[in-house]
Amino acid sequence: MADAEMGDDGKRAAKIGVVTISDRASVGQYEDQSGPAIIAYLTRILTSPFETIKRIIPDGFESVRDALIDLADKARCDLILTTGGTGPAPRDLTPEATEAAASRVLPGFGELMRQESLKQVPTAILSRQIAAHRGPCLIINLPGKPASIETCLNAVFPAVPYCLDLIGAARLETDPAILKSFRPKQ
Ligand SMILES: Nc1ncnc2c1ncn2[C@@H]1O[C@H](COP(=O)(O)OP(=O)(O)OP(=O)(O)O)[C@@H](O)[C@H]1O
Ligand SMILES: Nc1nc2c(c(=O)[nH]1)N[C@H]1C(S)=C(S)[C@@H](COP(=O)(O)O)O[C@H]1N2
Repeated sequence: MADAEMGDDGKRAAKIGVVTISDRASVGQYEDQSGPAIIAYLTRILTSPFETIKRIIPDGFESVRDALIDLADKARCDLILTTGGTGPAPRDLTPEATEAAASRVLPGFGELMRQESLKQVPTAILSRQIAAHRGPCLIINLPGKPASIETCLNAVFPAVPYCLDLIGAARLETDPAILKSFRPKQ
């Protein structure tokens, strides 16, 4: 393995794909705030080495499915976080595209993220966000609204490092003072 792929402690740096899915952000009609919010969140909570691979793409089934497959198989991402395209509007097809790219769906993630989001906005029920894995890559959908990023990631991230262990992805460590991750078997 090349040195550039290793952290200071010799462990493999995790590769994390951050995919903003928005017709308007992808053509510069508004500035993407959700992708940067995801990266700021990861920078805050992770103590293990990681690098991010960023994409901003339009809504749609094929555009999203192909980006996910590319990030999982070619870029070898351990984790992909998407934002946007999870609602019921005609072009919101992120969950379908995620399922098409997936080996298996992990239904608990979507259930918990909606539950936590509902404590903040009644329209959280409109998000069809899911999580799934494609081989050794975990994919998690987040809504498009920048404010939803922290709510959803706080809800599910405690289980993410152990999920990555189980699917054979890179090891993630979080700062326990900010977010405690849980590994049943130490
Ligand atoms: N990546 C983003 N960065 C900043 N704001 C966003 C982003 N995604 C969504 N929003 C905000 O949340 C609102 C609702 O999100 P939603 O995904 O429904 O937008 P949308 O109108 O479908 O976006 P688009 O037409 O660009 O695909 C948007 O109007 C925008 O204000
Ligand atoms: N935490 C949180 N979840 C949320 C929201 C929000 O503002 N905060 N917005 C909701 C709304 S209004 C919609 S339409 C759906 C889908 O948004 P998306 O199509 O941008 O993914 O997410 C929902 N989930």
